Parts: sequence; C-alpha cells; structure tokens
Amino acid sequence: MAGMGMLGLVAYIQYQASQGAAYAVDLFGKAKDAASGAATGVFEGAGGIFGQIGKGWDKTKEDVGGIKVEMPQWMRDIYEGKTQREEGGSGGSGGPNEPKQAGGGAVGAGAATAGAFALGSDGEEDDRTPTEAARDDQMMLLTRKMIEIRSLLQTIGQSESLTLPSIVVVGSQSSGKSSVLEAIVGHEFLPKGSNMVTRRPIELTLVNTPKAQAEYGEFLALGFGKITDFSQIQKTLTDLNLAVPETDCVSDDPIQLRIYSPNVPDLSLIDLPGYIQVEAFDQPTELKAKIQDLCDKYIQPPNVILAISAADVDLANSTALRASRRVDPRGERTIGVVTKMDLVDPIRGAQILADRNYPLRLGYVGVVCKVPRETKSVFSRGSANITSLITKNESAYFSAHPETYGPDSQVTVGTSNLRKKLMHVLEATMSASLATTSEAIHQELAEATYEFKVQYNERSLSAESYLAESLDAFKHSFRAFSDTFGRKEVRDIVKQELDQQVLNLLAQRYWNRPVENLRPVDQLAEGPQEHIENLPKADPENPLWHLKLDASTSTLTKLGIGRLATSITAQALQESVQNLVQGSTFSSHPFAIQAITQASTNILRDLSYDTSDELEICVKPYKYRVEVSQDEWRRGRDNITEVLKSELKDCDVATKAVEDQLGGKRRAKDVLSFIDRVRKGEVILDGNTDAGAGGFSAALLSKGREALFLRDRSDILRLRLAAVKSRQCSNPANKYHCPEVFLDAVADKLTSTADLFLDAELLSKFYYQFPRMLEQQFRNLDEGTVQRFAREDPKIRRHLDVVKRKELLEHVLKEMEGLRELEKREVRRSGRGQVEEVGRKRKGWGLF
Ligand SMILES: Nc1nc2c(ncn2[C@@H]2O[C@H](COP(=O)(O)OP(=O)(O)OP(=O)(O)O)[C@@H](O)[C@H]2O)c(=O)[nH]1
Repeated sequence: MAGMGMLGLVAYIQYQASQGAAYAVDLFGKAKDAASGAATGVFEGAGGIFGQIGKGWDKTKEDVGGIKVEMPQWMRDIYEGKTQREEGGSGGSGGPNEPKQAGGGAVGAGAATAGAFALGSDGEEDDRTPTEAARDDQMMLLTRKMIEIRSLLQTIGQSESLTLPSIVVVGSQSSGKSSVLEAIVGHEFLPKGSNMVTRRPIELTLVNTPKAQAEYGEFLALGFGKITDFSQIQKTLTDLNLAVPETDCVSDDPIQLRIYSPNVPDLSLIDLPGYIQVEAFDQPTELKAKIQDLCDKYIQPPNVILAISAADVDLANSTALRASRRVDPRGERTIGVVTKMDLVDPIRGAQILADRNYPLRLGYVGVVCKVPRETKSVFSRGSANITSLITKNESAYFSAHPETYGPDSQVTVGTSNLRKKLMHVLEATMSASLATTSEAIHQELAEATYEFKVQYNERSLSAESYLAESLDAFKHSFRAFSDTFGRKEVRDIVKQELDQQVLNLLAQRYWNRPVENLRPVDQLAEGPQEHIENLPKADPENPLWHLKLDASTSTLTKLGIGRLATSITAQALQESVQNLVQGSTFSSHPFAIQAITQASTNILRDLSYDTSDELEICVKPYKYRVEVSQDEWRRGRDNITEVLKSELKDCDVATKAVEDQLGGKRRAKDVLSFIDRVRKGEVILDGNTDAGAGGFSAALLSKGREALFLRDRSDILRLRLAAVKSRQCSNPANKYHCPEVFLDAVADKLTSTADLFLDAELLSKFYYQFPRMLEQQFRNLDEGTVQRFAREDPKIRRHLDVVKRKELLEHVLKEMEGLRELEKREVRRSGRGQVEEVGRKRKGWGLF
C-alpha cells in the first residue's frame, strides 16, 4: 500500500508539473497539496518540462522519506541542458584533434545507439563509457516502444488527447530544413524543387534496426511494401505532394513514411511546408497564412518544436523562432537548430548559438548539413548513405575552429549531437505525456466498453467472423431449402408448364374451327372464330381425327422437353437462391449478392448443357409411340379436369376485369352484342372504324373484342369440361373424342421422366457443388475485400468500429504495461534499484 501511495504521488507530481493544471484531485486526495505545491514552485522557477521534472524531482526526494534517491544521470543531464556536451564529448565532438576514449562503447552494450548516433561513421568515434552506452540503448528501446504506441494511437484516431508527442520541424524556405532531416536519416529522400514541393505534412517515423543491414522506407497507407531505393522514396514523396493542386498549394492531410535503418535513431518527426515571406505571383494569395495555420496546428503542446534557422540570416528575423515563441514563449519545448554555420564567421556563429534574446531550455545546436559538392553527384543518386560524408565535412569545419567550437566552448554543434538531443528530448517528452495519454486511453476504453456492452450485448465481431457466420447461415438456409425442393417440386413446375403447352395445343388444333369453315368477317371480328356450336364433332372413323391427335402428341413430345424442363427447373433454383439471399444477411451486401448469383448461374449453366441433352435422349421413345394405360388415363382425366376448371376460373376473372373496364356488365353486353351482330353480318360497317362505330369508341370496341374472345374461350372451356367429365371420356378407347385427356396423359409421362432425371442430374449436382463453390469464393478473399464486404452494412460497420477501437485501446494499454515492465526490469538489472526505479516512475508512470 505504501509503495502504491508513493507511486501515485510521484505520478501526480509529474502530471501536475508537465501539465500545469489542477487535475486528479480526488484520485490522490492528500497528496494533492504537496504535489501542487511542487508544481507551483516549478512554474515560478526554472520552467520547462525538464525544469519541472527537476523541481518535481527534488520534491519527490523529500517525499519518499528515508530512501536515498537520486535523479538518473541522463535525466539530470537533460534537465541541466548539457546532454550533448557530457555524453558525446565536447561541442565539436568527434573532431579529429579531440581525445578519444580507447575502445569506445560500441561493442555489445550501446551498439544499437552507436549507429543511430552516427558514431563510428567517419570523423566520429564512440567515446561513451559502457554504462553510458547501455543506458543510451535502453533509452532508445523505450523510445521505440513509445513510438510504437504513438503509431498505434494514430490508428485509433482523431482525439487529441489520444496521442503522444512528436518532434515538429519548422523553418523558412531554404533555411536548410530538408538538409537537416536528410542528415539525420543519412539519405537524400525529401522532395526538391523550386515550385514549393512540400505541400503536405510528412509524418516521418525512424526505426532503428541495429541488427539489420538494409535501409528502406515504407509508406504505410499506400501498401507499396519496402522501398530500398531512396530516390524512389523521394519520387513518391514528390508525387504525393504535387497531388495537392497548385490552387490549394498546401493540405493538412499527412503523408506517413517510416524509415528503417541501423543508422537512424528511433524518432518521430513531422516535416512541414517551409514558411514563406511573400507569395509568388503564381501562388494563391492566402498561401502564407495557410502555411502558418498548418504549422500552428502542429507546434502546439506537447509536441517538441525543432525550429530551423540559417546562420546567415539574423535570428531575430527567423520565422521559425518567431512562430515558436508565439506558442512556447518561455522556450520550454523548442530546440533551435542553426544551419549553414559554415557561412558565418566562427565568432559570430558562437554568438548566434548563445542567443540570449530567445533563450531555449533545450538549447541551440549549430550544424553544417551540406553534402560536399564534389561527392554529391556520386552519392545523391540511389541509396548510398551520406551520413559519414556530412559528418566528416561538418567535423572538419568545426574542428578547424577549436577556440569557438572546441571542447571548452559553451555551444553545442554537430548533427550527431543533434540526433542525441532529439532522442533524449523525445523520450523525456513522451514519458512526460504518458500519464495523461494513459488516462485518456482509459476513458476512451471505458466509453467503448460501455457502448460494446449496451449496444452490442458484448457480442464480439470481426470482419472475418461476420463473413464466416453469414456464409454458414446462408449455407444452412440453402441446405434447408434443398430438403424442401426435390423431385416432387420439379414435377409440379414441369407439369404445370406442360399443362399450359397442352392447353395451347388444344386451342390451336381442336377448339378453333378449321379455317375453311370460317365465314368472312370484317376487321372487327378478327380473332375468335365461329361460335362453338359450329365446331366439328369428332369422328373416330375419319383418319383426319387420327392425324390430328398424332400430330398434337408429336408436337408435345418434340417440344424440346429436355431444354424446356431443364431451363424452368434451373430458373426455379436460381429464383430460390435469390430469395434465400434476400432473406439472409447477405441481402445488404451487393458484393455478396453478385458473387452468389454468379456462382449459381455458372453452375446451373454448366449443368444445364449436359442435362438437357441427356433428358432429350431419355424422352426419345415417346416421340414414336405413346401407350396410355387405363390408370394413366384416369389420372390424366382427373388432372385435365382440374386444369380446365382452373383455366375457366382464370378466364372468368379476366372477363370480369374487362367488363369493368368497359363500364360494367350492362355496357359490356351492349358492346358485345353490337360486335356479335357485325360478325353475323347483321350490321355492315362502312370502312374505317378508327373513330369507332355504332355509337362506341374505337377503344371501347377494342376492349369489346377482348371480352368476346374471353367469352368464347369460357364457353368452349365449359363445353370441353363437360365432355371430359362425360362417360365417353372415361374410356381410353375414346381418345379421339377426348384429346384433352390423352394429351394430359402424354404430358404426365414426359414429366415423370423429366423429374426423375432432373432430380438426379441437376438438383443433386447443384446441391453438392453450390455450397462448395461459395466456400471457395468466400473463404479465399483477401483481408481488404473481407473488410470492405463487412463494412458495406452500416450496422455492421458501427459494430466493427466499436470492437476494433476497444481492442486497439486494450492493446495500447497492454503495450504501455509492457513498457512499464520493461523499464522496471531494466532498472533492476542495472543494479541501481530504487534509485532509478523511482526516477522512472517519477516521469509519470503512476497513473496507469
Ligand atoms: N553552406 C551551406 N549550405 C547549406 C547548408 N545546409 C543547407 N544548405 C543549402 O541551402 C539550400 C537550401 O537547403 P534545403 O535543405 O533545401 O532547405 P529547405 O529549408 O529544405 O528549403 P525548401 O525545401 O525550399 O523549403 C541548399 O542549396 C542546401 O545545399 C549548410 O549547412 N551549409
């Protein structure tokens, strides 16, 4: 409990100190007064993050009572503003005439940072003690972890409190901004050109890979993979920047680039468009203000500002320092970088770096980042590392002026010192922000968890699981459907289709009078022919009637039953699949609908070719001879009776509809009797009836003809129904009198062959292949497609977002916990026990 209390206290002091705001009073109760006292003192005193850490530290020492605690050296160094001088040697460290520690510390411990600090490159040697080198490595490890956490937070999103600080690089155009960044990275990779080529923020994450040889970049959002050719990175950056139209000139949409190398420190930097003094004639008039606004957005706390100014321009005129002063008036989180030191006299150079006008807590660093002209052409192209060239050139310059830039001077110079400073500052700043960030993450997590619970009943979901579940459910419903759609159902739809064909045949061959018997009629009477009482009577002795029935049977059997039955069954299957889709979760996913439809269409099409041909062969015998048994005749008679009844019913319904359109039964009767009289020749029409006739409009007469057709059809159906029901039609021997029954029996035989065959060849195969095809299509989708698919449904999209957010937040918290563990372990290993441990906790761990 005592330990926990101390931890909380330490964290609280840190929190107060770094935020300068009253907060978490209730959380820490008694600790509040002491802590805020410490913070208040801090603001009045040294100021700045590290000043605050320092004062807070004194307080911590008092509060932990009997334990002997000391601020870790590295932290003290930053606090005292002399990191570079003590750790990296003098300001001109690495210069050829400076004393070096034999052996260096770059073997084993410190190896990781040696490359990152550019130690070992020409002109620089590692003169750190093994302990210092190990500590640097440890610091870098922690920074890397924090940068990872920062990147994770970036994927979570927008909220400003959910972020860790970064180093923001600002400077006027041509101040040497790009040269500094390239010196840190060791490669020329930034866009170059006169027409304002940096138009978007570039969020640059440097990842130290001590064990790897390769150096490469990655544009995460673009998914291009590793790019080892830095000129290619430069080209891509140029393209991405120039994609912003000239009319806008700048955009705040950042480009995210990661660079992996054994020669870079772990850093998170943001490069911004250079400040301009005035707009060129071809630039938008508000460009200057736009750039300023964009930079202002990024230089807000807790970010560290890397303000770049050129030595040959008066610092008082430095736009970068002016901007920084506006948001950081006490110079607490700004590092001043003065470039082009070689262009000014050393005395003047030293004066600039010791600037008292705008004193910076984190100091000024003078650099010479120019790559020597003679070597530039060789190294600038391709992927050669330019670190050693720059360092050599820079060291040669500074060590040529030992009186101003030598070990005893008060100024800090050199890109390798700048690298170290950046790392230390970033690590300390990130650490200082961890507590607040952690608090914000906890809060966000609580909200996400609540939403997850209340809205989604804690039902976990991923795009993959959603797809898998949807597919399983669909397959399940398909299986259920396949149990209900078998031979019987195929039989029903095929028979229904053949019934219709039989009705058509009957109408064509039996129910209409032979053409030669038709009395000439005028154009109004076309369509239905003579009245039914004039229809010829069947005469079994007359070969004409034999021929009629044989021809009708032949038409039926040679209908192309194979194709017809296969296609209507396939169509029914296709429609059923569509219905299943509509009733499934896939219904709100156009992609899935298309994929499923495609799958069923393809399978059915492939199966249909063979099936229809083979079925046609199966029904071939019926094309020559059809025997109908007594039993089949009886079934046919029953069935056709029902068919005729149903047809009659449909006909009556249609008649009623037309009568209504004619204006009721009476009016319909008038129209019909007029047309009847015309047909019988009682009324002679004179020529054109476009304008109507007999007091009826043309439209009315046209409707009347429809009604007449339906009336005749209805009459004949009634007549034939009576015939089929008659005793005469109960005997198959009277088939010439009862073609309806005979043709139905034939249709029935055809149907029985078709349903058996289609069940075995089309249905079974389709039921087997379709789910497998779906499985193949849906299980092999790439991650992007699965995500796109799931996110098509807004409800699922929201659900996925909540789950993802929650998982990411939990993951970040776990990572933070890991960071804390890592640090504790390292502290224990370093053997400094409580001293360092408390020191670390002091930096803001307690709150999470
Ligand atoms: N002599 C000297 N020249 C330098 C130094 N650093 C950069 N330069 C030159 O200054 C010019 C501008 O440098 P850049 O690094 O492109 O400057 P920038 O601020 O990125 O410029 P913009 O991209 O136009 O905003 C280039 O010609 C560099 O070669 C230096 O330390 N010494």
